[in-house]
Amino acid sequence: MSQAESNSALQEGRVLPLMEEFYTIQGEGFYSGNAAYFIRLGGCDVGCHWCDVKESWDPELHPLTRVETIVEHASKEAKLAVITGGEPLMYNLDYLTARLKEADMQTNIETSGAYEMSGDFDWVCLSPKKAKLPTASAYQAADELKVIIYNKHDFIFAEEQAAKVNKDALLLLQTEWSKRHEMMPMIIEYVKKNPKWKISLQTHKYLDIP
Ligand SMILES: C[S@@+](CC[C@H](N)C(=O)[O-])C[C@H]1O[C@@H](n2cnc3c(N)ncnc32)[C@H](O)[C@@H]1O
Ligand SMILES: Nc1nc2[nH]cc(C(=O)O)c2c(=O)[nH]1
Ligand code: SF4
Ligand SMILES: [Mg+2]
Repeated sequence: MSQAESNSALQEGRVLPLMEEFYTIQGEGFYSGNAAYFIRLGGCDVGCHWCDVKESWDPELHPLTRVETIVEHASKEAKLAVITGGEPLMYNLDYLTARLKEADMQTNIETSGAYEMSGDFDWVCLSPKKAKLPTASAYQAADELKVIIYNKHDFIFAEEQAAKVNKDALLLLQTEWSKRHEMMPMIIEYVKKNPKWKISLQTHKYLDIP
């Protein structure tokens, strides 16, 4: 492919920078415990200092991969695909989700919502970040709002984000992993006082699986 051809293929979402793909158990959120094929796209400019996948940030490091190849791998193994990153909404995801649906797969996404929604998703996990707040389309599309708690101020941020998301979204608090021993007791007390929130754990890290 020439440079021009691969630029237009990327713009149309027919190729995407693929960092990794793996079949595992969804560790987080409402779908926690479900077998899922993870498709991790490279590239993110949000810059969370505690991000647990900083290797994903530079899109140049991740090979442009044909969507047909990604979908073939996913649909051989699983019924549920989770698109994550990096920040997957940096890319046009319409083509990817259309091909996943043709292959009869459920489409879930993990996103900060920092870019406009694209793609046809059955489940949207919105995890907003202060550095680059979600777009209106992301607040509207969210099925679950999953706020990461790194310090006490994040409870205030969580309530601000809950006020912006659509009224049907599930409200989840998830401790930042390195601060879990300090923040988990506060999250437990917070949820007991504010039961509209639920706890989301990164169960895959406790299970020591990908
Ligand atoms: C690596 S991100 C990729 C998707 C997207 N960029 C986002 O942030 O939602 C996947 C999920 O992991 C969460 N996450 C990342 N680093 C974390 C950490 N150190 N502790 C807890 N959750 C973390 C994010 O908030 C997000 O919900
Ligand atoms: N098992 C497992 N569950 C996850 N849920 C969200 C993840 C992500 O990095 O987006 C993730 C992940 O990396 N592994
Ligand atoms: S938005 Fe997601 S991928 Fe990007 S830095 Fe933050 S946690 Fe990491
Ligand atoms: Mg992860």
